[in-house]
Amino acid sequence: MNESILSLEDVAVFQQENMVLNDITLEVRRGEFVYLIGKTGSGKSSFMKTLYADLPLKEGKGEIVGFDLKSLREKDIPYLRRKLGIVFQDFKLLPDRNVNKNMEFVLRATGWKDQAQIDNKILEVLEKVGMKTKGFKFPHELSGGEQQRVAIARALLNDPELILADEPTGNLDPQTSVEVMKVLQDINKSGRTILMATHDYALLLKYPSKTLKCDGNKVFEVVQKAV
Ligand SMILES: Nc1ncnc2c1ncn2[C@@H]1O[C@H](COP(=O)(O)OP(=O)(O)OP(=O)(O)O)[C@@H](O)[C@H]1O
Repeated sequence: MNESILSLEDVAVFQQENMVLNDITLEVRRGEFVYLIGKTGSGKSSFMKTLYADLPLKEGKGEIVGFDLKSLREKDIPYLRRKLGIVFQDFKLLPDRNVNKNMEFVLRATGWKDQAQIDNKILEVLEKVGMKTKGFKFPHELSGGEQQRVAIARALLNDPELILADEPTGNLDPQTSVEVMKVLQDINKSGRTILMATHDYALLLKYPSKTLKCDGNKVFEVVQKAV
């Protein structure tokens, strides 16, 4: 349980030549659920993007799910992304195909070939998020909460070691946010590590967990006060 999944040492995060965050030293261990909070523009998305190599690591040392972010080459990025499940605020489902085909697209793109195995895997992940009966629906036929469940299911397809969720409840109403959060909590309880950027303080209070804060170009752990 003590194994490091993410470790950063003196990392700086840049958007082009502008430094957004610096001096980041932190560790996330297998099985943890970690929040990343901070005001709009404080750098949460830029931080996440650095972790999934959408932004290059220019300064400091970073290791994530066994990959060294500093020496990572362009051709290694798909292999890193396979070990990460990434969930976005705006779901990013393909609008021109149904849920099952959205899933199949990801599996085939990551090397799956056997149709029976593909079908089983899709059922398995949809079941985890309570969407097993909705595979034939197109994204536009689903509510926001359902679309986000599907996006979470998609993130689980390749059994990721770490799930990076960037404002996963940002487009959802409070009740739907709680439902999606319950799904993430269940996934975490089944042993998966989750790092979730959010500015939804109600969720933090309802589901307290280790919390990192982006503020003043720094990222530091904050202790939640009991309420
Ligand atoms: N593509 C970009 N090019 C240049 N600067 C950017 C880019 N994206 C973000 N920034 C800048 O980087 C800083 C951090 O933005 P970022 O999106 O990481 O913040 P955030 O905490 O995720 O905000 P939000 O909660 O609004 O998503 C901001 O000053 C922003 O203007």
